[in-house]
Amino acid sequence: MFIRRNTFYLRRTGLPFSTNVSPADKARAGSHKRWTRRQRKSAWTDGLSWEERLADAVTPLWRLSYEEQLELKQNSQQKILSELSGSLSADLRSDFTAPATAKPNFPVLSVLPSPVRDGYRNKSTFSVNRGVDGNPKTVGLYVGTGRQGNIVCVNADHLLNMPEKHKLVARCYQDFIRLSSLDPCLLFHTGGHWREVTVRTNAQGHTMAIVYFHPQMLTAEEVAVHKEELVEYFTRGPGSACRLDSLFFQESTMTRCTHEESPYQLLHGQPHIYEEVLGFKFRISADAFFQVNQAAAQVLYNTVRDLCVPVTEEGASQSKTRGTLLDVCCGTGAIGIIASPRVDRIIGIELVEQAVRDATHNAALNNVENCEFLPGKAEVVLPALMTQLSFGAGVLTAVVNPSRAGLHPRVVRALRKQAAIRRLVYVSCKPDGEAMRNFTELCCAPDQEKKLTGQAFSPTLAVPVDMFPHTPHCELLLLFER
Ligand SMILES: C[S@@+](CC[C@H](N)C(=O)[O-])C[C@H]1O[C@@H](n2cnc3c(N)ncnc32)[C@H](O)[C@@H]1O
Repeated sequence: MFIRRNTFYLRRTGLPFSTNVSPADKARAGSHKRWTRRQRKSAWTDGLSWEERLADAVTPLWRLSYEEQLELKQNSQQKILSELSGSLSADLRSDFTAPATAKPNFPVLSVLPSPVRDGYRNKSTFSVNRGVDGNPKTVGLYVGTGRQGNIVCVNADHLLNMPEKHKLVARCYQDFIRLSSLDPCLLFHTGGHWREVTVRTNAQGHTMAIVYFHPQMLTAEEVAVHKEELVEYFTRGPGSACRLDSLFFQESTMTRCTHEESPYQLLHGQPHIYEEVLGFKFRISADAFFQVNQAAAQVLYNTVRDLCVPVTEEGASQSKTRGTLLDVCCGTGAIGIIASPRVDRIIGIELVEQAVRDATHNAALNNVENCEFLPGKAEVVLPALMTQLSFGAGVLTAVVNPSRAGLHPRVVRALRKQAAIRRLVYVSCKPDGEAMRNFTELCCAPDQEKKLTGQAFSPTLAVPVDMFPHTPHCELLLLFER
């Protein structure tokens, strides 16, 4: 049975944060008194504090012990994989005969735990909006939704997955925007400027902060004054307690802008921070993808490497020829670079150009010479690559790690059609979503109508990895063979 934790800790940094409230802030707070009363009432009708409601939204498993969390995740992965087995049993393949309720007909290993359970996040994004007291210059995370019009921004100091450094930067940013003469940008069309702040840290504690700002009608000279104030605050003012290694600023008029759409402006410090995983060093740019839990990423990548290129007890690659590894949706190249000593050649494919530049840089940084990274959509690049390259009798393995949207059907078709691929590892952060469609397309009997030709794959092993303690999310590694 699950035990409800009876301690809910609220930690404060103890820093002398400013209590200055401008007359404009007071007026705003006054005009929101009724709103605040309503929000407060609704918060307490379910008997939960705002902090508990936020924890329930962001880390819904926080009341459970870690063992209970792992049990829950194991059961949910088991259920997803049973559904996969069930849907494959409807197919003509004779070795998939399990009914929908049966256990998966391939081994599912126990969830590999995260070596770090609390404060594991290396990247957090904090919003700016009305807090519990109605102050619109509150930095935290949301309870409620925009659609229901009941958003409340709650400080995230109590969240178990949040490291102290991220909380500190968020509180300093709140202090800074409360001192600023500019308004926060709550809704794009109603004006205001200060938006979210993203904090990235590495295992050594190096810290990058990225402040998002809506310029509205301000001139470049006017924006420059506020950028200077921001730098002053974080380098010589109270914010210097954060010891930022990098401070970026992005003027953005949309929810999300790429570097190409609106450049990340380096206001202070280094352009990158670096993270080390399994002895390899990775450069992290302001907008690059990197696994959010560095310690668990080591477990994940180690397992992915072993599934892609198993080694014998003597440490030699099992394959007669070491072959080629296709790293589809390779991000900044982590999987390919880490697997590179075990194969002859790595070919990575990635949509985001900056990530491809990072991947190329990371290969050179680690003196890895057998990797190449191709920019573009996998659905365009991979089919062309499959027709251009000749793999002869060489071993060809694929690892795919798409975002939640899963793989485009053209990618699945190209993988199936390439007879040289005998082994395929699918890394999914949401296996019950679009990835499930990919799994069935990889394993179903050939279907000319859907252009699913080539021999079907079979799932042969599943390994869940917990990258996100206190949340229901779990990374799933699924090995397919044929
Ligand atoms: C979950 S991340 C994995 C990155 C990498 N494997 C890692 O472990 O760091 C998914 C990556 O897929 C990329 N991506 C998304 N859609 C894509 C597409 N259609 N073609 C190629 N890459 C894509 C994203 O830019 C992102 O870098």
